Amino acid sequence: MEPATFVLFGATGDLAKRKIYPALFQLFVDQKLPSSFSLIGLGRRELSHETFRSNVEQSLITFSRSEVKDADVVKKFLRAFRYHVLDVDRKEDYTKLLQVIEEREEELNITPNRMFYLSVGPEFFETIAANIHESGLGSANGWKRLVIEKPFGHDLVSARKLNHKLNQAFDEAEIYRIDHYLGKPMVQQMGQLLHSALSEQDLRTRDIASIQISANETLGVEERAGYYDHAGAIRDMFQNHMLQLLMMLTIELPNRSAVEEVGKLKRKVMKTLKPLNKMDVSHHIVRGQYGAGEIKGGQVVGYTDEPGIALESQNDTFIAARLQVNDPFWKDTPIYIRTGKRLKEKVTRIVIEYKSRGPLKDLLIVEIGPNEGIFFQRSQSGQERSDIEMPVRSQLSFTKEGGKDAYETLIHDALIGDKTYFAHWDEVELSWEWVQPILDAYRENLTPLHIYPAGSYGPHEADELLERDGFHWWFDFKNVSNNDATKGDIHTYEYNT
Ligand SMILES: NC(=O)C1=CN([C@@H]2O[C@H](COP(=O)(O)OP(=O)(O)OC[C@H]3O[C@@H](n4cnc5c(N)ncnc54)[C@H](OP(=O)(O)O)[C@@H]3O)[C@@H](O)[C@H]2O)C=CC1
Ligand SMILES: O=C1O[C@H](COP(=O)(O)O)[C@@H](O)[C@H](O)[C@H]1O
Repeated sequence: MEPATFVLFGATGDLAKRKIYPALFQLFVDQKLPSSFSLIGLGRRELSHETFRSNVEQSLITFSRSEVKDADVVKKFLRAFRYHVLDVDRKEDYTKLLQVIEEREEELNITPNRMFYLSVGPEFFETIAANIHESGLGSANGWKRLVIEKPFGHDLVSARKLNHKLNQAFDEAEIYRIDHYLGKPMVQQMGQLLHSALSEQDLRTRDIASIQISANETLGVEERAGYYDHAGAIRDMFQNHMLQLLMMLTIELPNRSAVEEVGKLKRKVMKTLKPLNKMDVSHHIVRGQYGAGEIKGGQVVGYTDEPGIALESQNDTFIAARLQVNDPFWKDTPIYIRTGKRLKEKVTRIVIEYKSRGPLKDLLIVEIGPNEGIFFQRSQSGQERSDIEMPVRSQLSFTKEGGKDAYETLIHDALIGDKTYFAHWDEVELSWEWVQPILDAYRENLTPLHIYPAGSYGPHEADELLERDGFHWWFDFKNVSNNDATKGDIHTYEYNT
């Protein structure tokens, strides 16, 4: 792998501690970092290199998935780490940063390949990109890459503006927009797994009745009121992660593609997604906000009683949507998506329901997290289920990457210059275009806000959305306690002989 300098804006922040350092450490342990690698951490607070390294070590102890036992390994890893004080608005700090980077590159005798990772608030993205450009940090004789965290804009107009600004400093080919759902092992392997699980002929002849994509969370707003109360479920999860899941799923059936075609096919999906009109939004979208309730046996407050949230906040913490992809294969298959906070269980899951004449339904279930796997199940319609054995068709090894954190994969991909699992601007723009009428309808209060109790599966209007079409959400354990909800999860016939 080519040598590289990892320039981390926001090195003292939460994401760096919880995700970036543990991911880099795991890559180091797995020998997947460049042999000449240097990391310069940036932030406003004054820290010595030593204190910075010891903070990073602490974050490994707390968050790393590899046991941090071997002190020598950690020491070797931390040798690459330096800290530099930088305020994103102070141009002179970038000039000093350039000096620091050049000295390190010279010391290590490495090509000036520089990866700028923006783990800071989105309000800084434009300024940082412009300052990188103006200071000459981005004009060395090696590659440069910009890794950018979400959120990418607040709506269609702001996303376009941000992109335009970034393009003054970086080409599209140099911009890596992180969507951590694209780094999840099951999402990356989805096409391959479905390919192994079913032949195209099967898919066509068995006919898919509907698709459900759920990303249910038990967590509430936590300490992120300032961000979340302006984002809501629609910007925090739906516009990015949920639509990316939809794209990743539908490009593979039946048009399985070579990796380089992924972006092209994803754009095609977004272009064939039937647009919504803001006056129509309430027929296709259910907007919810959690009230007080019970999670894992404990009482929790409602959203507007959370610290930092205004009592009159109309922000959405739940969204359910009915979508339609207008291409010949999918046009008759409704696709339902829902995501929300303070729901009964933590699960990200796709359920593909086949058409059938009797009460028994064939389902193909893709568990994305926290469990991973792909399953067949024959179930009774309604909540009762009887599992039957299904034929095994081919060998699968879908636990290969099990447990791997998305950040490990994505940081590694960025270091080797593989953009397959990053969001391309066209996809981001098309997603905002599709979502914009919903944002407008919310703003103009054209869509009611339904309060649901914490610990439920969201407002009952989300059930009605499916019932209208003769479906129901699979695996909602309405009559069991929170604690039993995950126990009640089905695990039928694993597909990996
Ligand atoms: N935390 C998470 O789980 C997730 C975060 N994200 C995104 O990642 C990004 C970072 O989030 P997170 O780590 O939680 O944020 P934090 O608030 O924890 O950290 C922000 C970082 O930015 C630095 N910073 C703030 N202001 C300045 C400034 N003027 N100049 C230089 N550095 C500054 C802070 O350092 P200092 O105070 O030393 O200046 C700190 O290191 C955001 O875009 C967020 O949306 C995305 C997904 C999940
Ligand atoms: O990006 C985000 O994702 C998490 C959920 O991620 P998961 O990997 O645990 O499913 C969500 O909690 C957070 O609000 C959002 O910003």
